[in-house]
Amino acid sequence: MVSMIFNDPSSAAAFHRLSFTRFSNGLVSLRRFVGPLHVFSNTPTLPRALSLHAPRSSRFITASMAAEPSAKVIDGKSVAKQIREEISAEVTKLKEAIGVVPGLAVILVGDRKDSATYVRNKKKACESVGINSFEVNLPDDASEQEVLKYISDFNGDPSVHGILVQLPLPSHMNEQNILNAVTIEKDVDGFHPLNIGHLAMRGSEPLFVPCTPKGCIELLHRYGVDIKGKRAVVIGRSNIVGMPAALLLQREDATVTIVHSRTKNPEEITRQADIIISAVGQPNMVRGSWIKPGAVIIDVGINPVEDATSPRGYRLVGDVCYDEACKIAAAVTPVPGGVGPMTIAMLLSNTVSSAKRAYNFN
Ligand SMILES: Nc1nc2c(c(=O)[nH]1)N[C@@H](CN(C=O)c1ccc(C(=O)N[C@@H](CCC(=O)O)C(=O)O)cc1)CN2
Repeated sequence: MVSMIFNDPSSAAAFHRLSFTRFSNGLVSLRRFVGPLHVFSNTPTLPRALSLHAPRSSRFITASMAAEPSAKVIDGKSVAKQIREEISAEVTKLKEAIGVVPGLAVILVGDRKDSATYVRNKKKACESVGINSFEVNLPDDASEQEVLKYISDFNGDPSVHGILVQLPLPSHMNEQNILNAVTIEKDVDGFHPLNIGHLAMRGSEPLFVPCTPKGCIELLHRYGVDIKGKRAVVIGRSNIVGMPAALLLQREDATVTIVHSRTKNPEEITRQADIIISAVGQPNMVRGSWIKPGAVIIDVGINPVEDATSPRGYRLVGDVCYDEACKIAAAVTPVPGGVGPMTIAMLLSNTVSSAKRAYNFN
C-alpha cells in the first residue's frame, strides 16, 4: 500500500522526484454525502451543473459497492488551450496598438531531464501565442554569481517583461538569493518575497501570483465552482504551491486548513473539505476514504510510478488515487492533463500582464 507519510517539499524537487512506489487497491469505507456541492459552469463548452445526492439514512458504504465513477473530469489541458487562444489575441492587440511584443527570459541550470522538458514546453508555448522567449542554459556546476549576473542583465533589458529561473536549482545554490534577485516587476513566477508578502496581506495586491496555484483557482473559476464560504483543505505547505494556494483560497473567502507532514489525523481533516488542493508529491496518498462525497479535487502532484507497459518505463499519477476519487468526488483533475498545463498557461498570462503594466496598456 502507498505510504501515508508525506513530506513538505520546500522546492519543486519533491514534485518531480523519480520515486517508484507500488500500491494496491484495497477497500475503502466512505461516509455518505451530507450536503450538495453544486458545480456550475459559466463556459458553454464546459459542464452545466453537478450535484450529488444520497439518502442520509445509510451511513457507511464501501467503495467496492459504491457507484460507478461519476465525478466530472476537470480538463486542464483544454482549459489551458482556451487560455492560450485568449492570450494570443491579447498579444496581437498589444503589438498592433503600441508595437510591443512581450518577452520572457528563462534560466535553466543543470541537466535535469524533467526541467529541460518544462523549459522546452514553455518556449513552445511562448511561440504559439507570439511571446518572444530568451533562454539561458548553464551547466550544473555554474556558480550562483553567474546566475545572478544573467538575472541582473535581464532585469535591465526592456525587451524582457518576465524572468523565470527553473526550479529546482542545483543544491550548491541558494534558491532564495536567486529568487530575490529577480526584480518584482518581472517576477512572473510570483516567488519574490515581496510578491508573496502582498499575496498574504489583506487589502494588498501582488504584482504576480505563482503560476501553479493561480492555475488551480482558474480551473475552479472556469468550472464554476463556488469557493466563498466553502471549507478548503490544502495538503502540503511548499513555498511554490501549497502556501500560495492556501492564501489564494483565503482571498476567495474559503475557510482554509493546511494539512502537512506534522498534522494529526490528516485523513479526518481532509474528509471535511468541500475543496481539496493536494500538492505533496506522494503518489496516490489521498484515498477515497479521505474524500467527502461531492468534494471538488485539484490534484497538483505529478508523480512517476514504475510501469513496465509504458514506453517510458513509468507513468504519471497524482497525489490522489484517481479511480477512487472518481467514485466519490463531484469533480476531479486528472494527472496528466489537469493542473500541469495550467501552470504554463498562467506563466504566459503573467508575462503578458507584465508587458501591459510596463506600458500602462489596458
Ligand atoms: N520556476 C519554476 N519552476 C518550477 C515550476 C514553476 O512554476 N516555476 N513548476 C514545476 C514544473 N513545471 C513548470 O515549470 C511544470 C510541471 C508540469 C507541467 C505539465 O504540464 N505536466 C504535464 C505532464 C508532463 C509529462 O508528461 O511529463 C501534465 O501534468 O499534464 C508543466 C509545468 C517545477 N518547477
